[in-house]
Amino acid sequence: MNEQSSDESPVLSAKNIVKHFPVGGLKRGKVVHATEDVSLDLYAGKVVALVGESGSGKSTIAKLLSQLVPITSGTIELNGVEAHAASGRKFKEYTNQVQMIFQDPFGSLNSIHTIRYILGRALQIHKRGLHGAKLEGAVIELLQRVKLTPAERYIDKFPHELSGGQRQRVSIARALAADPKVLLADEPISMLDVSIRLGILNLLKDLRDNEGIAILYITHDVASARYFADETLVMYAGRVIERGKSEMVTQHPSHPYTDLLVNSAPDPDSLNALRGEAHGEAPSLIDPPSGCRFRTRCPFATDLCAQEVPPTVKAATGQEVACWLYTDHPGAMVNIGNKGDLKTIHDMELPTDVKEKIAQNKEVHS
Ligand SMILES: Nc1ncnc2c1ncn2[C@@H]1O[C@H](COP(=O)(O)OP(=O)(O)OP(=O)(O)O)[C@@H](O)[C@H]1O
Repeated sequence: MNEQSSDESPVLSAKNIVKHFPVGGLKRGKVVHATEDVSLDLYAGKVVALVGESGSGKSTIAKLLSQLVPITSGTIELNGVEAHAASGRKFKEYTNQVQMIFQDPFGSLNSIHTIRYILGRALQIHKRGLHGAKLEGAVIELLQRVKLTPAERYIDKFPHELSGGQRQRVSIARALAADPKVLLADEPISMLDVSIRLGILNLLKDLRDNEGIAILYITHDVASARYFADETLVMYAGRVIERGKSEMVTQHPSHPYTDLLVNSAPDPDSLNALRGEAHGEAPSLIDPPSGCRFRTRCPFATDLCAQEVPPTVKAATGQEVACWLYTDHPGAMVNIGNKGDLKTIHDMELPTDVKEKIAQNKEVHS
C-alpha cells in the first residue's frame, strides 16, 4: 500500500475504517456514509497527505484516528496494538502519542490565559509532577521547538496579542507538550495568511525530519501536498480513490477525479460552487451512488461503474487507483491498464464524445 520497506512498521495504522453518522429529522433511521473502508499507515518521519474537496470525509478520518469519535467498523492500531481508547486512562495514554492540530488557531486557544499558562497546563496534563523552574524551562523549550524565539518575548503574551501564524505555532507547541509520535494536522494552514503558510509547513517538516514525528496532513490544497507530503491519498465521497507518491499523484494523476482535482487547483472548492450543475454535483452521502461514487460526474462511467465498487489496482505510474479503467475488465469504457506502458488518462486515444465530455468537465471546473 505504500513505499515503506517491509521491516518498518507503521506507528499508526487504520484498517478498513468505516464511519456512518446517524441522521435525525425527516431522514431518521438513515446514516451519512462519511467514510467507507479507508486504510492508511503513518510512519515515523513521514508525512501522509489526505486531499479532497469539502465533505469528502477528511476531517472524519482525523477524528476517528484521534479517537474523538468512535469508528463504526474497522480497526485502528497504535504501535501494532489495537486501540480502544473510548475514555479514561486509555484515552489519555492514546492522546499522549497521537495529538491533533486544528485549522483555527484563533478558536483553539483560550484567550483569557497567557502562553505560559496554556503550555504549562498542557505539560502538566501529560507529565504529572512538573512545576516551578522545571515547568518554566519546559515551556521555554516548547516555544523554542516551534521557533518562537526568544521565548521570553512570547511567554507572557495572550493569544490575541499574537499573529495567526504565531498562534498556530503555540497550538503546535501545545500538541508537542505530550511528546507525541503522531500529529494529525487538519488543515493547519488554511486559515492563515498566504505569506505565513510556508513557515508553518516548514516547521512541521522540521518536526518530521528532526524529531521523526509521523504526520497526517489534511488539506484542500494539492500544491501543498506535493511540497510537504511523502505520500498523498485522494478521497472522494468517503472513499480513498487514489494513493501514491505525492509527486506522482499530483503531477500524473491516474484517477479521473484526481485529474479533475489537480486541474481545478489552486481552489478545489471551486468544485463546490458547481453543486447542482450537471458536471459538478457531489453525491449525497446519505444515499451514495452504487458502485463507484464518482461515476455520476465521471466522463468514463459505464454500467459496470454503477454495478460494482472498482477494485484498487496498481497503475503503471505506480499509484494505487480504484477505477475500472485500470483493470482489464471488458465492461470498462477503455482499459488504460496497468501493463507497464506508462499510460494515463492524458495520453489515451479517446473517442471524440469522451474527449468533449472531459473538455466540458474541465471548463466547468476551472
Ligand atoms: N457529526 C456528524 N453527523 C452527521 N454527519 C456528519 C458529522 N460529521 C461529519 N458529517 C458528514 O460526513 C461527511 C464528511 O464530512 P467531513 O467533515 O469529514 O469532510 P471533509 O472532507 O473534512 O470536509 P471539510 O474539508 O469541509 O472539512 C459530510 O457529509 C458531513 O456532513
